[in-house]
Amino acid sequence: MTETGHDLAPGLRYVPDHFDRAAQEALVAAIRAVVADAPLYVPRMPKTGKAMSVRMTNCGALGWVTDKDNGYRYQPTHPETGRPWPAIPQTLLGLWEAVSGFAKPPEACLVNFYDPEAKMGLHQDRDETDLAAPVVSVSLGDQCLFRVGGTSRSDPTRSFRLSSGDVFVFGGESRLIFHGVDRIYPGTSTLLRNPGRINLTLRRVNP
Ligand SMILES: O=C(O)CCC(=O)C(=O)O
Ligand SMILES: [Fe+2]
Repeated sequence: MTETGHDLAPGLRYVPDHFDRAAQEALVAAIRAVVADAPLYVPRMPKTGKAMSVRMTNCGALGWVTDKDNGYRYQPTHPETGRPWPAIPQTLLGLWEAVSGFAKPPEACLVNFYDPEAKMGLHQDRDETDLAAPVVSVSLGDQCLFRVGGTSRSDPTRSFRLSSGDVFVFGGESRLIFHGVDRIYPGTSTLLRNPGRINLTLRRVNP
């Protein structure tokens, strides 16, 4: 584990290789336990009901969900099982303490699973009431092409090939930057049993 990293812009920090292989394996085991309790589901875009290519679940007091009728929101229960989300694994709470610089703990951890064809369009994370806290993001499994821009959709973007164990922090002036995942590179990691990528984002929702 390393605490160093690069500041790409004010509030925007890239920490490659934050988690070593053993820590990545432990995280995957913890996420498998989360998924066993709170299964991955297919999120749908507001209004159109179009399925996203990424499958999702959450852990924490709140989880980010979306569907056709009610759109983007945080809620305390899984949209399909109706059960509360499982707890955020301790390793991730430790990560938040180490890199967020924010006193209160995260309330939500969104778990995204990308199969080799999945992607995520350029967007801002802005469904949280508390924008003072950063978003802390962890990559596991296959590499991806991650794109980050500025706070306007039309700002120029930079691309990074994120690898398993990498951490990204969006806070401060960069809290509302546009970002997305253009593609997955299947077969670039041996961490997961099947090709694909897991992304975890820790978020503070309420002040
Ligand atoms: O998969 C990623 O690296 C980014 C995920 C993301 O932006 C999100 O869930 O809001
Ligand atoms: Fe996002």
